[in-house]
Amino acid sequence: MVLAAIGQICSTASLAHNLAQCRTVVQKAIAGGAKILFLPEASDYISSSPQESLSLVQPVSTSPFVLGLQSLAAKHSLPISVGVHEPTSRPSHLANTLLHISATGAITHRYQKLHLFDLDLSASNGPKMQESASTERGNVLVTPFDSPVGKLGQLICFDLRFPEAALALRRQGAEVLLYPSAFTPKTGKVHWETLLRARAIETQCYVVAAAQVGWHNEKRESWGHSLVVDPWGEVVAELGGEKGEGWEPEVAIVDMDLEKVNEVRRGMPLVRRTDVYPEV
Ligand SMILES: O=C(O)CNC(=O)[C@H](CS)NC(=O)CCC(=O)C(=O)O
Repeated sequence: MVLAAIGQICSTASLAHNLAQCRTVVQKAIAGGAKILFLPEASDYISSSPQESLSLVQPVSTSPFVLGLQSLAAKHSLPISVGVHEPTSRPSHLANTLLHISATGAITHRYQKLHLFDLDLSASNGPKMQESASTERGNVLVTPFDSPVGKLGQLICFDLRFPEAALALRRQGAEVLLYPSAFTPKTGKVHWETLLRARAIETQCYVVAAAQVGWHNEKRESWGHSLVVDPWGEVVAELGGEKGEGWEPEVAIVDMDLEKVNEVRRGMPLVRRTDVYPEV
């Protein structure tokens, strides 16, 4: 059994403020004995427009946010998974990336979000978002890799709605699926927990979903409710959905037990009928 931490923050357009929130989370994670930390999607910043997002983007090699996290990881020998933005070859588009920073502070893995979130619920007074207008989608899954809590499979937020991606990572050896997120309250209220638990149950993996919470600016709010689900589908850690009076960046510490993954897989073998339907 190994202790892991999930951190819940509320990123704004200030990289310095967001790094300060992450520093609080790292301190709480270390105090809780965590051996790895999972942070949300877009931890570096959440802005109020695509133009503002494009104006804030920096290469990871010079981003004070990423450099700051790398030095925190090295200082505490703490691997950190964190969602950030990166520039692409097109000035009009950025990448929505999940970085894995090792215990020595090196960036060892980098996944670019495959599925982009375009939503228009304005007809029913709901949110409207077009991630694809300013974000370039990735084209590859990253092969699951070792960590103190098992082999990590990297995905991001809206990818959660595509079970094929989760199953493909499971087939490549994932034991833990990551869904760092910034879900909308409207979709989060009904879909978030159900989708996360379904992905855990059908892949027999731990699911770790560190999330953004609260109002980022006057236009944008996130659902929060960061979750860890065990491979049997039970919620084993959960954070809040509100930024109440005196709110601070939050952490949940959770025991992750790889033996539970093996036990669930042994107890209920999910033998696929790929002679009948295609293998994903
Ligand atoms: O905007 C940024 O800077 C970072 N990107 C995000 O927050 C993305 C795109 S707007 N959010 C989601 O994918 C939420 C998905 C969701 O809420 C759902 O699937 O229901």
